[in-house]
Amino acid sequence: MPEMSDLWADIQKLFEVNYAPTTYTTWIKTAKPISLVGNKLTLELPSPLHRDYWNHQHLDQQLVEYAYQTTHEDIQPVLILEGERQQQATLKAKTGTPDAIALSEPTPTFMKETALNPRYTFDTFVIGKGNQMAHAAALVVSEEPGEMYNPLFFYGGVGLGKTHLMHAIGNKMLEDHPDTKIKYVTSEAFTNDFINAIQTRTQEQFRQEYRNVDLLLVDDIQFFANKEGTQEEFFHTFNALYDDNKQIVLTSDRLPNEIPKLQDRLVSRFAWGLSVDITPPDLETRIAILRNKADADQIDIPDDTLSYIAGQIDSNVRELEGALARVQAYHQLMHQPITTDLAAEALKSLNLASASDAVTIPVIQNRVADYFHVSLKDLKGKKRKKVIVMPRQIAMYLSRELTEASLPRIGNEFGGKDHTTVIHAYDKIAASLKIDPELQKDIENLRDELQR
Ligand SMILES: Nc1ncnc2c1ncn2[C@@H]1O[C@H](COP(=O)(O)OP(=O)(O)OP(=O)(O)O)[C@@H](O)[C@H]1O
Repeated sequence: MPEMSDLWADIQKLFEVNYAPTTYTTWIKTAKPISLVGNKLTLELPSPLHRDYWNHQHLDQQLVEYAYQTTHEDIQPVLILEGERQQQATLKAKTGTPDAIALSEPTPTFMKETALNPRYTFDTFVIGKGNQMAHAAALVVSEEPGEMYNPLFFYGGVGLGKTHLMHAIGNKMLEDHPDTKIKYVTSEAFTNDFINAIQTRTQEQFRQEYRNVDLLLVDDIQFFANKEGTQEEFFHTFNALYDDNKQIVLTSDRLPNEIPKLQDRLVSRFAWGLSVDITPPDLETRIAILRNKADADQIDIPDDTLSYIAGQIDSNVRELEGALARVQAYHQLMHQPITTDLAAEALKSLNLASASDAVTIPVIQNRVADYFHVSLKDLKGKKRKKVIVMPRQIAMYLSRELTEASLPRIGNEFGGKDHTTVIHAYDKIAASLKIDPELQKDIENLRDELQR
């Protein structure tokens, strides 16, 4: 196991080169490593907002990935807030079980406050072809919560504005009726709160907190996959709110019936309301989003440069915003006005493969299943027969080699497996590759097919 300070320095470096400078300075550099016990790296964050950001942007998963890149060890982050260190020590002393807290990672305290982002409003949301239905539904729900579409379910790829719209509903309701009670959580925060409630025997308080609201917003519910107990609890939360005509809004990166091991009764309840997908914005919408953002941040940037940036990033609004931040940072660093040439220079180092060219995990799964004549179901399933296990591990290996997906995400795409399974598969194939010419040939063929 490496020294904590070396490990953290290496991880930080990877964040620094891969994230926008403002993101790095605001959210990552401010984290303080506290301890490395076994494989648990405890980081102290300055505020609940920071922890929400870490959770929501999946920085914790990214950390697992970076730690693995540098150490080949499975390091797990535990995120705590400044005040919690004391509390953690007291609890450990009381229970005498040093792992009692670690179990509840990444949020060891009960009921974290999750505020709405005031920037995520309807006013700052640019409407385009890919999101107009979602926008319209969100507006209706904010005006008549609990009436028309309950629950309202947004699904679609990452960084396309699902969270933004969800917060916009909350912000609008608060603006119209300031005493509205709103709770926003990610599904992971819900899970953590629930686990903490069990550990600290405060289930009743947990229920009060979640059921005594006018609007419940739960983000990224695909992470309920495989979490039986949490799903059970959420089912009751859902029913209580629904029966009381309280509005529920959910988001996910896919449809409920595509979430691995999501109980049928939840899938059917989620279908009671309205499900709307959000698709990537077209060029005009991307330009409009950039113009809005540049104006809001008072960045002086010509139209043709905005069109250029919008032409480079065509899949994801978060990346689009990241590209603009990068151009601005470059402009400040170089002390030169923003032009298309400067933007091209700033974005040069980004890997700008467009989404349509990029190899995705489902594409890899399909190819590998075909190649080895196994069904996609078996490839993602649990059967332990060698004729299936080998292709499965190869598909995981290629997913890690050829996509940017984090280990937990890969695990999720393979029927909700743990990221340690992915690590194991990767190591296994990497080791066999050194000695097995047949495997080398298979991987080479598959790589060729996938990257053609
Ligand atoms: N139509 C839009 N107009 C203005 N800003 C947008 C729009 N769509 C997305 N954004 C911005 O893009 C960023 C990413 O959006 P958001 O976090 O809502 O994505 P998401 O779909 O929830 O992604 P994830 O699945 O990763 O949670 C946010 O800063 C958001 O404000």
